[in-house]
Amino acid sequence: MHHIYVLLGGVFAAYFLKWLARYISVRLQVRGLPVIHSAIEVMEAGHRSALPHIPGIVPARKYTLDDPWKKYADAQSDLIACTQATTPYAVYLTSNPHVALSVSAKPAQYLKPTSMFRYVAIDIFGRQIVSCQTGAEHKRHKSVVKGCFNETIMRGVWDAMVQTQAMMWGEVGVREGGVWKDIEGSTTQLTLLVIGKIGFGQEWPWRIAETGGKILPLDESLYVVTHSMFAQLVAPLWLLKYNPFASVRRLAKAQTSLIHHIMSMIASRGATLQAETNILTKGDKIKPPSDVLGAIVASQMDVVAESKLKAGEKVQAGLTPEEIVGNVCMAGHETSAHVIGFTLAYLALYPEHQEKILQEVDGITGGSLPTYRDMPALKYALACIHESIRLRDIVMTLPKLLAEDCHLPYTTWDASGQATTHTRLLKAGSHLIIDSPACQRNPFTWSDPTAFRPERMLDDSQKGLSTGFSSGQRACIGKRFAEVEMVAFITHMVKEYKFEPVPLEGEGRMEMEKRYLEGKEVLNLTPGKWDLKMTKRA
Ligand code: HEM
Repeated sequence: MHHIYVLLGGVFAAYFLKWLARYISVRLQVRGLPVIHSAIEVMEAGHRSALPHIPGIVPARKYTLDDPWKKYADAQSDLIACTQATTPYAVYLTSNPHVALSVSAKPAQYLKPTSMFRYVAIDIFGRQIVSCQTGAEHKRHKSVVKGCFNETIMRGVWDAMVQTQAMMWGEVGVREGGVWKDIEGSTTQLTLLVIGKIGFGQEWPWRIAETGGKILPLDESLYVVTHSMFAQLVAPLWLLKYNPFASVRRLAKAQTSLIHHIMSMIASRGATLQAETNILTKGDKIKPPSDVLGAIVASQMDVVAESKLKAGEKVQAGLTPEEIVGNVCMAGHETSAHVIGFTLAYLALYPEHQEKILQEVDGITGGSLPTYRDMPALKYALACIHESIRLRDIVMTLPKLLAEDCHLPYTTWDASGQATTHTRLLKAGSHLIIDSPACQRNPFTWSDPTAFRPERMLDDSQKGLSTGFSSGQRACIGKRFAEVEMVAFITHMVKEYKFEPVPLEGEGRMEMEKRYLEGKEVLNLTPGKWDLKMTKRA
């Protein structure tokens, strides 16, 4: 018995010494930079704003969402290091948009840290483009996924948004004006129904019915899964499935139903497209599918056919059915909903921009409602959206893993603002996090950084420094999808209504502004609860 204790003690001591050696090495690596020490991985978004502040152990106040630039202003440096006792590597945070651009342009040097919880967790539906590693795996996913961001889909996104928005005004009771409540809830429902139409070619009612049965319908399963995303990502399926609570077991049923529906849709769309291809006469092309699921299946068939032509029958190309499910399930709708929410907050607080959007729309359409054809000319509306993303960046952190040692440029400044540039050696295996919200408020890049000034986003050189959709090979592939969806929504809303914030009793302007603009961190930055007073335009 005594020997077992000695053995266990020896194993524990060896483990502890190994950890200590790594931790000391990390502390030595970050010497000379401003450093945030913490016990746990506080830089991982999603939970940090909910943590209590315990200096040196959980320095939660360093991650304030209200003023993402503050920690850099305090440190007088746009590069900060973090040591985390739970992770045996140094973590660096950059808030320099120029550095962010050059890092994103070197995907082989700055890989995706795919072992981070956030990427492992989202593979529950199947391996997919967001979580896969840069290089061959990412290329394989992208070759298929890019096929569903074509012009037919974009036109469909615009039309689906306009139709669903028209239905929404009736459902939320403001068709003729009034107070629109729960903006976050209704915009999330709106973008979910757009995914129903454009993602799967299905029309769903505003209120999705709750049914029983072994398999939930597609709309209900997608609704339940997206409304319980955090639980779906953190809890294993068996835990949800064999749970004493019926409401939790329903989450498991929704997950398995969703996968079941998408798998069978992939099989049937594949068979239909194959049958159409078989009867084509030489030189003809099949009509491109107008839903994302059809487009991804068609794209998969194209990629497989092309690689067979090049490399023969045996080559494995494109995605497996499980990977297609993974990619389809991660098609984000909440991101666009949250950006719409923050844009509405800014436009309500600064109504002069509503009038500018209206003038732009009328100047283009001569007074009628805009259509997808007008999208390239609706520059001011898009600028308002990009400026909202700059100020309320929803994705928040863009983590990279260093494949090799690298010299990273950074800037420090003195009390008078006099800046000096340096380079710093970062070791292979370290993490570099592009702190996107801080990049977007860096005063060396943006003049009057906290002001809502959409005009600056009309200048391509300024807009190009925004990190909200990331850049380079791993940039957001759904950027145009989201832009079309959001511009369609904002321009139609401004054309039909004037809207203003609704203050709480006794609330001053500053408090109200804070309430409308502050967000909470739930997977991505989510707007709070507030209402809008809607007045129908004559
Ligand atoms: C306003 C809304 C959106 C914003 C601000 C946004 C932002 C981003 C950002 C910052 C990334 C890089 C993430 C990283 O490096 O970890 C990203 C990646 C991605 N986004 Fe978006 N996104 C939005 C909407 C969408 C939509 C609507 C879709 C799909 C329909 C989409 C699909 C993707 C995909 C597939 C990737 C991974 C690309 C790759 O790794 O190659 N996004 N997005």
